[in-house]
Amino acid sequence: MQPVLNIEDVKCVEVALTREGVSVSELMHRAGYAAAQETIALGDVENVVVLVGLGNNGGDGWVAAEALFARGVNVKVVTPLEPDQISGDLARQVAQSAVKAGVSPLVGPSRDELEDLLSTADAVLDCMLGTGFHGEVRAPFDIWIECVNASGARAISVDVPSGLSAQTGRAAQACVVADMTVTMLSLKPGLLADDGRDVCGSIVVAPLAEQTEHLVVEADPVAWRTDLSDYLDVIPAPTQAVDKFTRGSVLVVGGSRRFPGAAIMAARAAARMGAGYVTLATPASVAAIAQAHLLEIPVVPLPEDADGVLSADGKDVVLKLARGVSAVLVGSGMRISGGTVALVSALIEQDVPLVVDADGLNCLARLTDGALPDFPEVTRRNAPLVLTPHRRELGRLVGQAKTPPDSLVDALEDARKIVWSDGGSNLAIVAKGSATGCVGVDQALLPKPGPCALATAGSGDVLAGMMVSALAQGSGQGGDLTLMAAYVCEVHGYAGSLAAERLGSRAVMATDVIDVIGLAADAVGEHVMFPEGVEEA
Ligand SMILES: NC(=O)C1=CN([C@@H]2O[C@H](COP(=O)(O)OP(=O)(O)OC[C@H]3O[C@@H](n4cnc5c(N)ncnc54)[C@H](OP(=O)(O)O)[C@@H]3O)[C@@H](O)[C@H]2O)[C@@H](O)CC1
Ligand SMILES: Nc1ncnc2c1ncn2[C@@H]1O[C@H](COP(=O)(O)OP(=O)(O)O)[C@@H](O)[C@H]1O
Ligand SMILES: [K+]
Repeated sequence: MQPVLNIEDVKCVEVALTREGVSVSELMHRAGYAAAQETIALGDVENVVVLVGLGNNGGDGWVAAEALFARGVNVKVVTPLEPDQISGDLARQVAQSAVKAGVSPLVGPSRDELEDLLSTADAVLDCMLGTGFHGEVRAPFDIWIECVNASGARAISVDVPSGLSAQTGRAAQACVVADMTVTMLSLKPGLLADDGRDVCGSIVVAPLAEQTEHLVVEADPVAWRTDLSDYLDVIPAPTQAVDKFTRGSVLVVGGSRRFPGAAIMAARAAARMGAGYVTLATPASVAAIAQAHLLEIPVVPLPEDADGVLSADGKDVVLKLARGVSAVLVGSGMRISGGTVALVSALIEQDVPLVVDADGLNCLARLTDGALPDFPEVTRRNAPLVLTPHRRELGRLVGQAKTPPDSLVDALEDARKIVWSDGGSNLAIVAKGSATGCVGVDQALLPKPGPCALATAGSGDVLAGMMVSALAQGSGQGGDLTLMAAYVCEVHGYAGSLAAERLGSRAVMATDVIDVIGLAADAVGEHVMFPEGVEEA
C-alpha cells in the first residue's frame, strides 16, 4: 500500500526531515534531480523547455534545468522574472546557480515566442505552480498552460500539474494536462481523485530521503492507495468442498414498482460475484417481472403499499429470510417510506452481515434525522455492516444534505465521522465517486478506480450486489472488512474496464458490467497471485 498525505501533513514531513538534518535546500535539489532523471528516462529528450514559477516549485525547475544541462540536454528555462528578481531566497539561489552553470533563461516571452519554443521541444517540465497554488491561475501562467496543452511535447509536471489543487483534486480553468507527474515525498489526495485523474498522467513518487518512509507513516496518512498484492487475504480460498449454500447465500431486499430494475441487477450481480444461492424479496406487484429476469434466483413477493413500495407488514417474512442466509443487502430501488424505514431498521437490529445501499441509506438518514454520527448505537452490531453511499447519500447521513462532500478528502472526512463515532471494526463505509474511498475505523483505503464508463445508472446497484456476495462468501469476516470492500471496488472497476473494452467506453450499461464480473474477479485474482504474469485490462 502507498500512503497518501494531506498537503499540510506533507509540510510536516518536510519540517521533520529538516530536523533530521535534510535541509529544504537539499530537498529542492533532490526534487529537481528526480524530475530531471524521470525526464531523461522517457528517452529521446534532446530539447527540453522548463517553465518555472516564482515559488519553490519553480526552484525545483531551475535545479532540474541545471541537471539536464549537465547531462548534455538542450534546455531553455521560461521564467516570468530574471533570476535576480525572484523574491524567495531558495528559488533565487538555484536560479542564479543554473544561469551561472550555463542554462539560458527566456524572461517573459510573448505567446508567439513561447509557442515557437514549445514546437521544437521533446518534453516540457511544468514547474510553474505546486502545492502553494490557490484560486484561479493568474497571468502569465494561464497563457503558458494553454500553450503547453496545445503543444505536442510530452509534459512532465513536477509535484502536481500546475492549476490542480493537490488537496481537493479540483482543476482551475487553466490546468496542465500532464503525461507524467513526479510528485515529492508522497502521494497527495488531489492527484488521485476527480480532475486529478484526468490531468496527472502516470504518477511517480520521489521519496527524496531515506527517512521519508517512516516520517510519512508517522504523519498519519489520510488514506492508503492499495496494491493488488494487498488483497491476498480477502480473496476467497478456492475449494471444491462446497455446495450452493456454503458458497454463500444472499438475500436482496429492495425494488419498487417505480424502480424494479435496481434490485434485479443487485441480485444478479451477487450471483455473478460467486454467491451460490441468491434470493430476492421485492414488492408483490413487481415480483413476476423480476422473476422473469432472474431464472436462477427465487423471488419472494412482499406486501406493498398503494405506490408499490415495500410495507412494514413484510417485516416478519424479511427477518425470517434474513436469518437463513449468510448476508443481506437492503436498499436498491426501494424508495423512502414509513414501511421501508421500518424494514431497514429491523434488518440493522438483526445480527446478520448487512450491506445498506441507495434508498436503504436514505432510510437510515431519515431514521437518524440526518445525523447518523450522533446515533452510534444504530451501527454498533455484532455482525459486519457495509454502507455504500455516493456523495449525496453520504451528505444526507451526516447532516449535509444541501452541501454534500465535493472532493475525495471531504468524503473521507464525512465517512470518518460515522466510523469514528461507531468505533468498531464491524463497520466499513464505501464512499463512492470517480475515486472511491473505503473507510474503516483504523484506515481509509483507495482501490484503483474503474473507468468513467461506470458513471452510468445502476452501476452502484451492481457494486452493492457484488459487496453482499463477497460478504456472504466470508471475505472480510473475522478479517479486514475495509480491505474486503476495497477488493470488491477493485473488481467492479476492472469489470467496468472489461465492459468498456468490449462495448466501447460510452456504450457500457450496468447490465454489461454484471456480465463480466466473473472474468474481472478471475483476472484480479490472477494479478494478486501472480503479479508479473497477467496483462492489465
Ligand atoms: N514539501 C516539500 O518537502 C518539498 C517541496 N518542494 C516544492 O515546493 C513546492 C511548494 O512550494 P511553495 O510553497 O513555494 O509553493 P509553489 O507551489 O511554488 O507556489 C507558490 C508561488 O505560486 C504563486 N501562486 C499561487 N497561486 C497562484 C495563482 N493562482 N496564480 C499565479 N500564481 C500563483 C505564489 O504567488 P503569491 O500567491 O505568493 O503571490 C508563489 O509565487 C512543492 O510543490 C514542491 O514542488 C520541493 O522543493 C522540495 C520538497
Ligand atoms: N467517473 C467515474 N469513474 C470511475 N467510477 C465511477 C465514475 N462515476 C461513478 N463511478 C462508480 O460507479 C458507481 C456509481 O454508483 P451510484 O452513484 O450509486 O450509481 P447508481 O445509483 O446509478 O447505481 C460507483 O461505484 C462509483 O464509484
Ligand atoms: K507543477
